[in-house]
Amino acid sequence: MEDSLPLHVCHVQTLSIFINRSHALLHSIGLAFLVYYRTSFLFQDQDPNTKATPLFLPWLLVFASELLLSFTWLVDQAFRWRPVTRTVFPERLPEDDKLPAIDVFICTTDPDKEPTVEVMNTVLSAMALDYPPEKLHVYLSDDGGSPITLHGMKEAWSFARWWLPFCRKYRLKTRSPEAYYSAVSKDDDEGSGSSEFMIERQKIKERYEMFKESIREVRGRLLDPVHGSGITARDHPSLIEVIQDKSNDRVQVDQVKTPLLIYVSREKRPSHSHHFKAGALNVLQRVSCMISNSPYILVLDCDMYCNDPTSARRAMCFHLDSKFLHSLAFVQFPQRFHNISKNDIYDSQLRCVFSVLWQGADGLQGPFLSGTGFYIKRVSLCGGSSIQDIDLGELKHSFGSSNELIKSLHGSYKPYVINDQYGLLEETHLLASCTYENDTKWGKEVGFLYNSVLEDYFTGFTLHCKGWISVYCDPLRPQFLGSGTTNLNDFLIQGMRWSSGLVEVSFSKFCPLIYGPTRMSIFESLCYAQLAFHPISYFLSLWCFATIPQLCLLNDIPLYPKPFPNIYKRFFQLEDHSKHGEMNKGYG
Ligand SMILES: O=c1ccn([C@@H]2O[C@H](COP(=O)(O)OP(=O)(O)O[C@H]3O[C@H](CO)[C@@H](O)[C@H](O)[C@H]3O)[C@@H](O)[C@H]2O)c(=O)[nH]1
Ligand SMILES: [Mn+2]
Repeated sequence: MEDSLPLHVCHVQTLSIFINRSHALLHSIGLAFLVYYRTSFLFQDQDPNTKATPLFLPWLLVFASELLLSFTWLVDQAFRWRPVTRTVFPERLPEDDKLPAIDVFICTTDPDKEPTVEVMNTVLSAMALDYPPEKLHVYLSDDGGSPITLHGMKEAWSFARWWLPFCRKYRLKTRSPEAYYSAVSKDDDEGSGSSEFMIERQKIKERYEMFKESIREVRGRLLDPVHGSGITARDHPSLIEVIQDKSNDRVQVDQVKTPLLIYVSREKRPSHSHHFKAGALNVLQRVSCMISNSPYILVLDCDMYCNDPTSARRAMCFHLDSKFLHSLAFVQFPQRFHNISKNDIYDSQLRCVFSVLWQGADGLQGPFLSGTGFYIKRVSLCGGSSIQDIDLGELKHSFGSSNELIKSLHGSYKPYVINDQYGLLEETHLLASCTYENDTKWGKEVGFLYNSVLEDYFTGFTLHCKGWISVYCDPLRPQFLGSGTTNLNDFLIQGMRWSSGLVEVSFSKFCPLIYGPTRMSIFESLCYAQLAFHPISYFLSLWCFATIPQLCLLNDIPLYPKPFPNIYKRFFQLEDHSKHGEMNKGYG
């Protein structure tokens, strides 16, 4: 592959670099003047006739806030130091039979907050990725242990037997049926004008409506206490099921190749902490080792569907590049949202992060892990390829007692697929039990890490510290589309969770400024520090700026130098004269 055409190219944004660095220089000069102005005031000889003491405290607080924000700004420059963009050439990938397998992990937890139809749309869009179906395995983790979700999976599997051939035949670009049939989707798909297409589209639409109706009907029935099973979201046994065909539609759709679809609900007990999404992803990681053990994993939130089927091949353009083979941990795609107003003035779309910061980090050691929409190499989560040399006792200490799991860590392991289901399921139940991780390194060094509620940030940080790199892929058409927060309550809860996760990291031994620089590039660790410290630095300094200057103004305490005092003087004199009708006399 060495001599062949490259699978991707990286463009360094030279113009942005020039602008960013020039701006940084000018801004630093401005900051230097500000610091000089403040320090010279604080250290000047106090005139006993002026009331210096009441000035001192507000000046000190404002100065401290300015220093804090200047520090944040300075650290932020690492993101702007070397932004890059990347182009991929999926058409240069090897033949389908040479492509590696991919496991898709989708997490859901509450069928009330995350409607089953929406979750199943994400599942269907992942099953419909443009990738050989026998190399794609879609796992749904249901932390709620809800029979509604399990039923939804079965219905989705039956509907997929109609939906996938339709998507493939007409090469649909939008493969979430809800988005496709909503007015929003106006793709120019192959053959979209023909009457055959229109008839088929209508037929599938009817099936889709039946699919939705069946989910609604079961939801209504299961909410009825008579059918209640006593299972709650926080207390339930594990349930793992490989979804198989039970429909009567076999005749027409028998030959359809469908990716394997697996429902996983881990055991949850109130006495054991479940570690939220990171815990769910670790269970999926272990269970999937037994079923498909694919070398690459795509992680998706249940509210983020695949808006473009080509993301898997795009990601493989990086993962299969021989230069990256041993160093690349994950390919991150941006999070884009379909439910946010175009006039969004609060940046709920996180444009700054996904259009500026991640491009900057990509020019260093790579973008941060962003929770959803990334293709990660499985071994990067299991301590790299060095595990081959570790003895069995130590491996069990890290990965737990399952011999089957340990076997799967070796590349040659051929996982069992459907035929021998009983043996497999017993092992997977052990792996999905809430006690399996006791006294192991899961969540501490292996898999997605638990040290912070922001599992994505912290896991990505640790991967970069271990020397792995990541790349950012941001094609014109959003590859994944999700729902962002649209009300104040959700926004505050989310913001609170993100901020507390970041603060947890900044005040731990993993503080990016201390733990990072010896383990990763200094600029990359500055980027991590910028994000980790920003809740604290903004919180403290904005409180000061929101109160002190206003109080000073009311009490006639000067905080800032008077800009161009002579011009002001002339202006006020001018106004004064004009008021008294002396304009011509004084300045004419
Ligand atoms: O105990 C839990 C809690 C959450 N989830 C799932 O995790 C995903 C993200 O949770 P959500 O409540 O939607 O959080 P957001 O703030 O919207 O998620 C952002 O922030 C998270 C980190 O806090 C990242 O993991 C996500 O990818 C990122 O989109 C959803 O699919 C949930 O179903 C679980 O599976 N189990
Ligand atoms: Mn979400």
